[in-house]
Amino acid sequence: MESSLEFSSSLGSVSSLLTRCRTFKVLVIGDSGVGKTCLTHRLCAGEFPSRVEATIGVDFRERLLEIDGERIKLQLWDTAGQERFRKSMVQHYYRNVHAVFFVYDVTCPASFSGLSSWMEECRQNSVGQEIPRFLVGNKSDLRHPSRAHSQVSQERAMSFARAHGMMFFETSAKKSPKNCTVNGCGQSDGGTRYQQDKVDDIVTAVGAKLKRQKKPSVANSPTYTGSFKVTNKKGAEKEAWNCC
Ligand SMILES: Nc1nc2c(ncn2[C@@H]2O[C@H](COP(=O)(O)OP(=O)(O)OP(=O)(O)O)[C@@H](O)[C@H]2O)c(=O)[nH]1
Repeated sequence: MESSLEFSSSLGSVSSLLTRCRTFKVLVIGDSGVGKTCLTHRLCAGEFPSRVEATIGVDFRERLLEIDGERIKLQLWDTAGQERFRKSMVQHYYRNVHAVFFVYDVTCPASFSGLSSWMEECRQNSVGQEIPRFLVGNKSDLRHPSRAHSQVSQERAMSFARAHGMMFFETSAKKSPKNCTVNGCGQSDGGTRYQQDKVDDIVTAVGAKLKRQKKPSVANSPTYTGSFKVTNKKGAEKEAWNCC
């Protein structure tokens, strides 16, 4: 009996070795209030948080995916949009990053114009064009044809994404578009149809794109899911592969 227990425990360690997966660090940036926290919450926990406060520093959330038989982990770094809550931490956010989400609010053109300064921050922190970038227009549930002139049109966002080699998504962290297929259409309140993406389709597309990357994973991750504050960058950014 004892030896069979020993045998099964060693089998357990072998199987944990076999379930190793790659972890990808995805930085989520954008103006304060565009919904980065809600979006990462939705992408990782599958729900819209009932209460949110302005992010101070950074929060982590993780999402485990299985794509073509390989397990990969997306580690989303939800960063503070408010300058006063970023400051000295910024350069640490950009270390060993595998992908960047640029988030704006579709109902707030200023947050879209603000993307240029987020791109500049990326450039200053040596995040080059080789790092996959994703443009995400959030709060699509608030779109309404009567307010089209004061909102960021999908055409404008798509042409920005094209110009900067980004994959573009428009979604809502709050409400899933109904009857959507991947890149399908959601029905807005006024009857006009907008393309909307389901959050799950976004993570799958991002995971698939990162999985195809040749570069090995460099960011490590904690062994639990949830959010926590970075207090020690060494703990948050250990090199190498991680066991899911
Ligand atoms: N209607 C709607 N409201 C949203 C959506 N996403 C976020 N919100 C609301 O927008 C507000 C800001 O959301 P946050 O997720 O805290 O924004 P943030 O970008 O993380 O803000 P900072 O932490 O300050 O950088 C909150 O009141 C959310 O409830 C969405 O998809 N639809």
